[in-house]
Amino acid sequence: MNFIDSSSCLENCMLASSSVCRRQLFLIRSLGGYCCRVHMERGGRAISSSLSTLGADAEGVMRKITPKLDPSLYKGQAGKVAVIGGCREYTGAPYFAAISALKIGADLSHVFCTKDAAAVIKCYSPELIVHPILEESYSVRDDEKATVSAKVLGEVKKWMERFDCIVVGPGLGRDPFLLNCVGDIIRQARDSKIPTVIDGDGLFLVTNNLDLVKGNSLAILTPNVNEYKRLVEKVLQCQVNDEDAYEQLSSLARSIGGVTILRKGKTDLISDGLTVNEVSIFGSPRRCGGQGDILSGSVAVFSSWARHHLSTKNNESSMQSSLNPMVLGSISGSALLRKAASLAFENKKRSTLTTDIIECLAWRRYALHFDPVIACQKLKRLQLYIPNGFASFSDDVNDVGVLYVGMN
Ligand SMILES: NC(=O)C1=CN([C@@H]2O[C@H](COP(=O)(O)OP(=O)(O)OC[C@H]3O[C@@H](n4cnc5c(N)ncnc54)[C@H](O)[C@@H]3O)[C@@H](O)[C@H]2O)[C@@H](O)CC1
Ligand SMILES: Nc1ncnc2c1ncn2[C@@H]1O[C@H](COP(=O)(O)OP(=O)(O)OP(=O)(O)O)[C@@H](O)[C@H]1O
Ligand SMILES: [Mg+2]
Repeated sequence: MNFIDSSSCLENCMLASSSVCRRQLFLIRSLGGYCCRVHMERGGRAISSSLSTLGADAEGVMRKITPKLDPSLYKGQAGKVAVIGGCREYTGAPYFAAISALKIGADLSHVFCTKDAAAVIKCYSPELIVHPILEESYSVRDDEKATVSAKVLGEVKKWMERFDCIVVGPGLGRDPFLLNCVGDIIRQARDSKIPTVIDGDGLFLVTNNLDLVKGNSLAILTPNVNEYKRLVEKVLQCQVNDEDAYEQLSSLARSIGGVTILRKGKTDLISDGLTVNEVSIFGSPRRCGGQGDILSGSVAVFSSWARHHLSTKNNESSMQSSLNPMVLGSISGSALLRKAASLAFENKKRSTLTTDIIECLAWRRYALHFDPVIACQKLKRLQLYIPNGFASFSDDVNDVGVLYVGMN
């Protein structure tokens, strides 16, 4: 398949960065087939884009990096994540992110939030481990700030090394003292080499303090439309340009030193500055709040799994080492969220809420609970979303997809 124009590429492969791009693209393809639309560029100029936009291929990546359900594993080995977020105003967002991580398959999910938020979040779910340690300005006197700040960091530090990934920002709020403490937590995660997903108010913090993430290849930023606009204006000092969306996104990622950026929208665009991947799986027309929070928890889990997948013995090779696990995790997280949203919408239509989508994160087993006749009807309906597509069952419990969807 003519993925990249080989003659012009051979000429262009003199540049080391270009060959890294090519290897990444090739490897992403071999992980999951065509990973939606994959785009490669050199010197800021697009040199090629692939032929197809197959949602099912992002699912291929997701399947590949998902660990087997292995009876010899013990608690924690499938992932331990933490969400730093939750304040007086927002308790839903950190809950959505943390519970999604568990529902996707992580073993342990922690939340570090303010005292006011902690009791509420604990009541939503007994599964979450909730640490009421963050403080907002109103509860701290000026002369106490340095001590309180050191105490907050000390509490998080005790746990940090145990996490496979942290998510910073869902429902964090914008209190200056609290954000200052969270800045220290982001620095600590970076020193400990813990992958860090930055979302919501975490992006507000980072946009105004770019040094917190600059050059950190283990950082993933997941901006929505407003957050992306602020980031582009601050970093590139221009307006968002949808005509050159791929180029602008990869230029943004490069300008922040190779962080991975997942730009959320009608389709999700993912770039680490080397490649741009587009996930365009049919999602949901409902835009209820909280879907981005599910995504951040989902990306955290899949990035940890991708990192593990690429570091295991079977996968050790110089080729594999040039794949970016943060990109693979972002592709997978986006694919799963969008798939779950489409299934939730199929059932609940306009009344679809974020909690309904969370229930559909187990979509791969979802259809098995139905009588085969009903399951077949569901498959047929699913096929309608994908012209020339197919959908089929697998009963492999170790696989991410019991329900497969792809192209003929
Ligand atoms: N159920 C929940 O608890 C939810 C909480 N959410 C949280 O809500 C927060 C905001 O996210 P959005 O996606 O709405 O952010 P956006 O930046 O898309 O929109 C927020 C709007 O409110 C303004 N704004 C917010 N806080 C402000 C402040 N302190 N001073 C001045 N203007 C302010 C912004 O400028 C913007 O216009 C995040 O922490 C997010 O995680 C959302 O995730 C939705 C669900
Ligand atoms: N117009 C759209 N059509 C289809 N899917 C979309 C659209 N906009 C966003 N999404 C999907 O919804 C998910 C959440 O994106 P959204 O822009 O709602 O994030 P958010 O504003 O941060 O959400 P939250 O309310 O959790 O903060 C993304 O993964 C994206 O794929
Ligand atoms: Mg958000």
